[in-house]
Amino acid sequence: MGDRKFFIGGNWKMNGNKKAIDDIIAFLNEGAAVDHTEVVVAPPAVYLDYVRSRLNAKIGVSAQNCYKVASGAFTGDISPAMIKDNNCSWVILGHSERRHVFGECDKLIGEKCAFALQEGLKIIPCIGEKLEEREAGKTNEVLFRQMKAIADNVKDWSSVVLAYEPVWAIGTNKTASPEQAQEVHTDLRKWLAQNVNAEVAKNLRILYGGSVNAGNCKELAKKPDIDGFLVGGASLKKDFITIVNARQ
Ligand SMILES: O=C(CO)COP(=O)(O)O
Repeated sequence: MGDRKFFIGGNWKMNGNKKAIDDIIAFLNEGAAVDHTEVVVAPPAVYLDYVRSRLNAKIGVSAQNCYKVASGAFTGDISPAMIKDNNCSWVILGHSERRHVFGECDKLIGEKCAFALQEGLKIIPCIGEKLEEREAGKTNEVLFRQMKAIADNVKDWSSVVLAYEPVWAIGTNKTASPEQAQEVHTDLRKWLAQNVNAEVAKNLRILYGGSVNAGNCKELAKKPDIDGFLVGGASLKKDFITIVNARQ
């Protein structure tokens, strides 16, 4: 807890159209432009400008992904400079769906982190174990491997918010219990203390993601090492405002 400002990210994934987004913007502008919590939403790339130009300036806007170079023959991708050109300052990197649907590896995600930071974006790198890895007792081994690939590419940790999203909890209605999430977050801070430094271990915000909703957010938010959430499905609904207010 301490000085780490609570942070709520809304990852819209590949959802929405202008009409649906208008409704989301209306409830965000009314209820999410708060001082007690940092709020950032991540629309699909084609809507970054649409959302940024309509949303209250207190609410941040993030891309869901970007590539590791400035420009060129990379059909279908976007660069950090393009995100900034749309007045957005955040990017999610290494989301579980990028890793497991699109086959992104630790090395690529690390390179993306380095380049996005170099270009002046703030990043939300994501890590998480699969169910079979947890059941095989490999949770920390997997998470620490993913963490190292990210940490080796970060110089300025003040531009980083880490998201722990167990793959088995994403879009499944199976949330990690507050105790399970707290345990992982504590282990991640220990890893950061040993492999980066004590300052980063203390100050880095670590979000939990995976089936967070209006009903379970308050219990999760009570845990001292959970500094907020990365919310998928529930970020498209008015319930998101309850999540924004999970810890005041
Ligand atoms: O992947 C997530 C956020 O990035 C979590 O998604 P859900 O909240 O839909 O489980």
